[in-house]
Amino acid sequence: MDHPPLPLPPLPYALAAYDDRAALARALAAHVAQALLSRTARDGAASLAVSGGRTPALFLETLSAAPLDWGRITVTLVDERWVPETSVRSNAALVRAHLLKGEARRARFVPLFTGAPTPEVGLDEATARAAGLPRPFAAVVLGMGDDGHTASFFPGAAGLDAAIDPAAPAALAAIRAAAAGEPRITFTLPPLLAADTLLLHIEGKVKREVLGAASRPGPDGEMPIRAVLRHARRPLDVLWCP
Ligand SMILES: O=C(O)[C@H](O)[C@@H](O)[C@H](O)[C@H](O)COP(=O)(O)O
Repeated sequence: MDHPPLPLPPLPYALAAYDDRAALARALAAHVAQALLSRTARDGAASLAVSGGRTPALFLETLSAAPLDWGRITVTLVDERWVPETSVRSNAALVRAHLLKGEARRARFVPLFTGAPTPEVGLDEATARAAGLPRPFAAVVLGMGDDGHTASFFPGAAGLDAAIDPAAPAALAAIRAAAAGEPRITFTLPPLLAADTLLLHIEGKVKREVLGAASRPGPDGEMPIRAVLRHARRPLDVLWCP
């Protein structure tokens, strides 16, 4: 007799819950600082890729005060809206405003927006910039949208399948999606997964529920954070506060 297929297990993650945003920011900054310290001690240099959006500002402010050898650290972005730094939508502007100050001003910053008219036109130059980064990343900090996107891996995006391919040959991809607002450029899945320390930073009840839904079996393209959960080398470390 044919037995019904066994239900697939949920995709694993390791959630650490914090009382509030400040406690989460301190813990996240400590994780990232330790990863940068370890890689710098080993290689003499280290790189960090952070996400943009509304969530990271307090974390970036907290990290900027970390007593690190910032002159040996390169900072870049997980992804970028294809806008100049004069735009309020610029992730590079967010990093300059909240991270690259005080001691952290000494870090090298590699933005992804090149000034080309589109991310497709700017992709080669952005890829050349990425090739000059210390790799693998010492730390990658991802965010997540309420639709289950992370980086610029938006559901239904043109270029999504190639960007979340665990064997993607390219380090960067151009992405266009209705939900993304501007055209985007994003690191693809492999360089993000290769990081020494890969962390997901989410806040609020809704995103915790979205993560729960994403951990249930389903296509990566429907909730692209699943591609990270599914292919991460170990259960994804999630830092969350209400
Ligand atoms: O450029 C971006 O928008 C980010 O890299 C993106 O992946 C972000 O992490 C999520 O959209 C969550 O954004 P919020 O923190 O604003 O909810």
